[in-house]
Amino acid sequence: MLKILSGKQVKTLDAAHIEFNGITSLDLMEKAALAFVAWWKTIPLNDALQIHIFCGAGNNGGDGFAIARLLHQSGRVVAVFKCFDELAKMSPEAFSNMEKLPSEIQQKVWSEFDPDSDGILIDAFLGVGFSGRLRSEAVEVIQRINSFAGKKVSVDIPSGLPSDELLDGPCVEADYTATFAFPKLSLLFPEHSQVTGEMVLLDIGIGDEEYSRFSGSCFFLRENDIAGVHRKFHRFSHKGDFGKILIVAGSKGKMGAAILSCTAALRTGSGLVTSLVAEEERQIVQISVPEAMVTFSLPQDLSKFDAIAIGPGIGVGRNAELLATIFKNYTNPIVLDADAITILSQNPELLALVPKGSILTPHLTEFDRILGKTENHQDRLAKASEFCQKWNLNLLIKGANSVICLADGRHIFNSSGTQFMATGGAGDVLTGMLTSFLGQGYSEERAMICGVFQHGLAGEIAGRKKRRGTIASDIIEAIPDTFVELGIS
Ligand SMILES: NC(=O)C1=CN([C@@H]2O[C@H](COP(=O)(O)OP(=O)(O)OC[C@H]3O[C@@H](n4cnc5c(N)ncnc54)[C@H](OP(=O)(O)O)[C@@H]3O)[C@@H](O)[C@H]2O)[C@H](O)CC1
Ligand SMILES: [K+]
Repeated sequence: MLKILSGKQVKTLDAAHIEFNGITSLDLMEKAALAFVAWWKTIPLNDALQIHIFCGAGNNGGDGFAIARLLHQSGRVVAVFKCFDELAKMSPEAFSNMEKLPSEIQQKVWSEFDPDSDGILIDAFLGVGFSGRLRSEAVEVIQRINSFAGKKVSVDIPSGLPSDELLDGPCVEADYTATFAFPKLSLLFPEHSQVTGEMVLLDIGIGDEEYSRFSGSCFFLRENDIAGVHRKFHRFSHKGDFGKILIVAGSKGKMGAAILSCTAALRTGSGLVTSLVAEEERQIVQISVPEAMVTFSLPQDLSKFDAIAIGPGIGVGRNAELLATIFKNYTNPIVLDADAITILSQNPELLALVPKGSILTPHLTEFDRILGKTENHQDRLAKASEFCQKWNLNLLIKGANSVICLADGRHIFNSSGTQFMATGGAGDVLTGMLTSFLGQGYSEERAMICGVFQHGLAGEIAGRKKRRGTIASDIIEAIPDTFVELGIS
């Protein structure tokens, strides 16, 4: 899995990569620029438009000069705007790439840029080398960039955004950020979504193993991480191997939560799904999900279930007792979602009873409810680590780039998903998927990795056709396609 390094570690990573592969830093910059231009050709930006490239004096600017040359070579109309006044301040790579600019590319200074121009702007002013408070001229450059009405694409990181910290000052407000090698941590903070726009990760040939010598507890989960995590089943596998699970979900008026969780678990591969619901609500489940069994009271022997989930749509009323009973009579990890999380926050004495290794799946509001109000994502992740270690539990913080927080302090950021998944019931689907994988014998970590990634991928598949019309049932329908896309039997 790809490790997320700090901005300061980038130089050491580059140096090691360059030495190991016998290439120069200029070669690596060329790879970055080539990757950027290859991606550029895939995005829906009008080819005929003028491209304005703002270049700083460091290697981010160097990327910009190289990109200018390559875009010019592929027939685009390019102008470069230099954001520095002394050549002496330039990095050798930036200088070298500036020297390589063909004479047809106009070279101007940033103050000559007319923000009312047509076209597209590429921001290669400041990258991960930015630190401290922006100097006053840099603030003016950023203001000029932001006053441009057209689309803005940031190279590596929006200029002014610190790579690992919260934004505390002006910053380029990008429509796209194309980041190299690994996503900079700050690109994954929800509070920065307004400045990062759509984030894409561009491969510049640094292998995952080259990150191993660096310390770090943050990881980025991608498609190629999934297949190796799955269990293999064979032709003699029977439904018992695929797990018997119990889902405690739904209440009067919220039975959809039970139906969505149970159907998602079945579509994820569960052998036998039992739904615990109030007797008067049973028909709705039996008619909507005939493959699921229904029980009206908590079975005496819970150990016959390979996994249990509790929470979606159960209501907070008297369910604290139910939670306590399950915790006392079941030793395997449980998936706790939605109302179960609220109940825990109202009855904190129950936390000590939750089976070790259980998975709590709060969205941001539920997170604050159970762990206390958080100011920002940095604060949230720190609190999450403390909580997971203290109680020996796992948290899956839901949102764009959902984060898996493990008791050993690791944070795994998910890369799959789309804004079209912001729809009622999507969380119930995730609960069903996580419980299904636990029931199929996956460790909590593996269940969360496969569950969160495939949930996001199912949302992407559904969203390709249905866009903002995507509903939770569409995500469920797409779960089997995720196995097909990932080549998993
Ligand atoms: N592996 C990779 O990811 C690769 C990344 N590349 C690109 O390189 C940059 C990092 O380049 P670096 O030269 O280290 O730094 P930057 O260009 O990001 O920034 C240096 C310039 O920023 C100025 N600066 C710094 N702090 C401030 C501030 N507070 N106010 C104003 N200006 C500031 C600094 O000016 P100085 O006068 O202080 O020197 C520099 O001009 C990375 O982001 C990628 O884009 C490689 O191309 C390939 C591999
Ligand atoms: K930039």
